[in-house]
Amino acid sequence: MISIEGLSKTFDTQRNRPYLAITDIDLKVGDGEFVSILGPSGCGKSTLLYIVGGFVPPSTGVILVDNKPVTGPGPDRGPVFQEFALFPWKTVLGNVMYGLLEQGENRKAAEKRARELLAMVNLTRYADFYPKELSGGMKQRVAICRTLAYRPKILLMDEPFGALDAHTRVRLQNDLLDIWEQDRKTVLFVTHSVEEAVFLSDRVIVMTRSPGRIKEIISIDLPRPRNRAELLVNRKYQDYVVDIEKMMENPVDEAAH
Ligand SMILES: Nc1ncnc2c1ncn2[C@@H]1O[C@H](COP(=O)(O)OP(=O)(O)OP(=O)(O)O)[C@@H](O)[C@H]1O
Repeated sequence: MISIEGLSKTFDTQRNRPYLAITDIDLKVGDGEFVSILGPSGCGKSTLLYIVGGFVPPSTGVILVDNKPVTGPGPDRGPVFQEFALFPWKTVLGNVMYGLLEQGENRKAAEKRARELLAMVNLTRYADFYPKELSGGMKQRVAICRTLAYRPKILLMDEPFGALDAHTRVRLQNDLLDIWEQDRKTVLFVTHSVEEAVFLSDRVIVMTRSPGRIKEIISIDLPRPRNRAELLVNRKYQDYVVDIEKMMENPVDEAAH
């Protein structure tokens, strides 16, 4: 579904010194695979996601989605980025319907789809609320629904639960897995949480400090559907978390930073 070869990104900085943010990235992500990206702050996780999304051009390398080169954003890749805030002047329902109406879907069908999605994340009674009337967790659920609404094949999620309290975060992780189990979209998910990455993913990618490279790719061989309470006492899950945390403690290329 996603094929990345020889990818690097150099940013022009204000001081006119080019900055190599990521380099030597080769990665293939299969159809329906859930892949998380972990790494130290500034290693280029978001940059990688933005390039796959078509929002930032790569400096070198080729990115193919469904065998077609990425030349810009498209409805096949749905971003859930923190800075893609909800439209404050639209209701919850209006926000979720937005992408569908943009794509020419008729209003009745768009509303039906939007209401189904809101029901799935228990926000039915907030359909007529405005974003400012919602908690952070609710807003994030609306943002996910807004992206899911137009049925992208790929979800690009950049720390979608990063700003939430621990309880809400666990809830949304469960919601996301429930949604994912239904139609198994391909997901690229950036997070700082090792536990979150192991809980959600088929594979976890650990990146090095800048310039960001792929340091390790770990296949998470845990049964699905996953249940958090069961996993927490699962030895294999615990081992994955401990092993990956160790990898994160020893980022190579430290001197280069
Ligand atoms: N538009 C830009 N211009 C110049 N430098 C940039 C730009 N975007 C990102 N960078 C730099 O590229 C590096 C990677 O940034 P990026 O946001 O991808 O890292 P990250 O791993 O997602 O970080 P975090 O975990 O803190 O969110 C950083 O050093 C950042 O300063």
